[in-house]
Parts: sequence; structure tokens; C-alpha cells
Amino acid sequence: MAYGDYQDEIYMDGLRGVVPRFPMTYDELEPLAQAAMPASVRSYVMAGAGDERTQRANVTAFERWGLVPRMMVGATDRDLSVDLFGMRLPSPLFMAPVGVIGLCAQDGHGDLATARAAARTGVPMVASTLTVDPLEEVAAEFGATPGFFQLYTPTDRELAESLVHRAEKAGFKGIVVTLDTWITGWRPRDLAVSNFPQLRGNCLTNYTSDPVFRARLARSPEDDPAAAVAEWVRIFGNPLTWDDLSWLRSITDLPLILKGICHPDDVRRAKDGGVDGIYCSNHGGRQANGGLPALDVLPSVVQAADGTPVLFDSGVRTGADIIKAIALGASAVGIGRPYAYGLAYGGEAGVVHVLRSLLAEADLIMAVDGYPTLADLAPEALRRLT
Ligand SMILES: Cc1cc2nc3c(=O)[nH]c(=O)nc-3n(C[C@H](O)[C@H](O)[C@H](O)COP(=O)(O)O)c2cc1C
Ligand SMILES: CC(C)CC(=O)C(=O)O
Repeated sequence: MAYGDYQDEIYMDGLRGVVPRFPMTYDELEPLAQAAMPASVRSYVMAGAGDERTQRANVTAFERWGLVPRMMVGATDRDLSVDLFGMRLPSPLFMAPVGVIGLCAQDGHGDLATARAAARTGVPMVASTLTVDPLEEVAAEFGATPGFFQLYTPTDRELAESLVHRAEKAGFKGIVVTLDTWITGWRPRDLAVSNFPQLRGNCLTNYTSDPVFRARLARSPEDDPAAAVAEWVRIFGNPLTWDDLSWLRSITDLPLILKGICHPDDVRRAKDGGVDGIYCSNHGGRQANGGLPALDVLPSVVQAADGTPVLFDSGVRTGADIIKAIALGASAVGIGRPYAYGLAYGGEAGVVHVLRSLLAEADLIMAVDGYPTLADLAPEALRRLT
């Protein structure tokens, strides 16, 4: 089945008098999802760093590129599949790690709903260290879709190793180490409601369920939750340096991917350290304001990666954005807020709708514009507007 068939399904439903349950664009979904969320979760998901210029620029950067259509290539069958770390994925789309995503669902189990949406669509989920349900339970919902585990590397190395080994045992297929969030950026929306203390208690599950973490506490997290939170705060932020890379590389044989890389020299150092993938992202503009849009640094990252897969996120809102990122050299393209909002508005079905809509749009653009495979989306397919 082609991804574009989702369009036919919606039209056929219309003929039967069934109106679409979900908004058809990100711009419509965003305010509806925000209205459906409790205030603290809403400000947390919406939050960008500073006055959020970089967050907005991530999105508008895509408008400066335009696709050039090609005719009479007979793009009746499209192939959106990609090879990534030895796996054949049906499309380049993936769900970026969103910590505490569990809380975006009405029942508080949004991690499980997202994992089920991954199983239903074949779109991989990168599960954050900060899942609300334990990583083992999240992985159990992936079905045949590969999942990735995102590591916030605690200062306690033994705990970091324990988290990674649990992820391996649970069946995750790669480890994504996030480098840009050892400290949280200046986020006025969260500061205005003193948000993080409210959320902290919900992002400890993978720590309180870990034998190494538990062994560090004088009393169990059940008996003394405040001490567990204090210990989490103490060990969470780890300003990793390149000297730590050989240790990170040594603790897993799974594909190792570094998230937050935006500079070509950092790409080269990562490659020298033996990573399998580079993840170009500015954390959706949540960490440092004043930065370049992530899309604008993607080409130099791809060039330096020189064949090493480059995952990309930050600002992707449409199927056209996916196509543009691929044409600029991304191997796989991630979304954060779009699926978080799909979850908040419509639970698992909302996530599935967001993923299927993005893929349908991407597929139909490839059909109309005459690019039957992702390999056809060479940089010449795009033109930069002046
Ligand atoms: C609410 C929220 C929580 C996030 N939590 C994490 C996280 O736990 N780990 C991580 O590496 N990135 C995290 N991110 C960043 C995303 O992985 C991704 O880089 C970003 O959302 C992409 O930008 P977009 O939201 O514009 O699609 C989070 C993003 C959001 C919106
Ligand atoms: C608790 C935060 C550090 C999770 C995160 O990565 C984010 O909010 O962007």
C-alpha cells in the first residue's frame, strides 16, 4: 500500500458521510492540542528557549527552499524506504525523543500509545530516558518496528551503563546520546509557571526502576520520593566531552548516534570516535536561542559526515519538509511536537493520523513532482529562494 492511499481512505470515508476526526494540518492541530493539555504540560511542550526566535526560524527555514518538479517520469510507484544501520525502514520518518511524553496523553501513558503508533505505522520511536512508563514496557509495544533508546547520560557512569544494557536487553536497536541538554536552556514559558519541579516526579521511572540508581539511595524511592528526585537532579546533567566518547562507544555494540551535532568539526570528531550516526538537531529550539535554524546547518553536517548516516530534526511540520530535508542530505527525518500534539489531541489514533498524513503528503509530492525514490531527491531537486 502506498502512503498516499491515506488520501483515498479519507475521501472514501467522506462519501460514506464520515467526516475526518482529526485536523488535516499542523497549524490546525497545534491550538486544538494545546487546549486539550493541562497548563503545565502545555507550557512544557510549547516552550522554546528565550523569545523562541530559533524555534520559529527552524520552521520558516523550510520556506526558503522550493522543489523543482519533473514531468513524464512515470512516478506511479514510489519507494520511500531507507537503509539505516543495517535495517530496512519503510520510510525516513521517525519520532524524535520527547521526554515525559507520557503526560501528553489523557491517561498519562503516552509513551505506550506512541510505541503502539510506531508498531502500527512502521515509524520508529526514539524513546527518551525520561519515559513515564519503564523503557522495557515501552519496547514491548513496538511490534516489528525497530525502536531507539535516547540516553541522557548521568554523571554516574555505572547507572548510564545499566540504562544502556537494559535498553539492549529490551530490544532497542540503537542508542541516541543527546549532547545538548546536560543543562536546560532559558525557557520563559516554563519559568513563568515554575514548571520543572512539577514534571520531575514524572520522569524518574527509568531511574527508580534501575538497580544501580536504587542502590545509591539510603531509602527506597517509594519511601522517600523527595530524596530520589534530589538524587536525580544531582546526577542528571553531564557535560560530556570528547574524552568521554571512547567510554560511550565501549558500553554498547548497538549503533551509537550522537544528537545535537550542528558543526562539521564535531561531525569529524564523532566519526573519529567510531559513532554510527550523526543526529543534526538544535532540540527544536528549546535549548539555546539565537542559533541558526537546524535546516541551515544540515548541508555542512551532511558534507562532513561523508556517507555516515545523518538523522535530522527541528522544525519539520509537513510532508514537503521531510522531502526537503532528504534532498539536503538527511538519511532520516524526525518530528517532535507534531506527534506530541497528535497524542494530546487524539491519543494513539492521533499519533497514527499525524504520521500517516505526513507520509501521505510526502508520497504524493514525490508522485506529482516526479521523484519516485528518495535517491532521486538529489540537491538539484531543490532551489533556494533568494
Ligand atoms: C516536550 C519535548 C520534550 C523533549 N524531550 C527530549 C528528550 O527527552 N530527549 C531529547 O533528546 N530531545 C528531547 N526533545 C527534543 C526532540 O527530540 C526534538 O529534537 C525536537 O522536538 C525537534 O523539533 P520539533 O519539535 O520542532 O519537531 C524534546 C522536545 C519536546 C518538544
Ligand atoms: C527534562 C528535559 C531536559 C527534557 C528535554 O529534553 C526537553 O524538555 O527538551
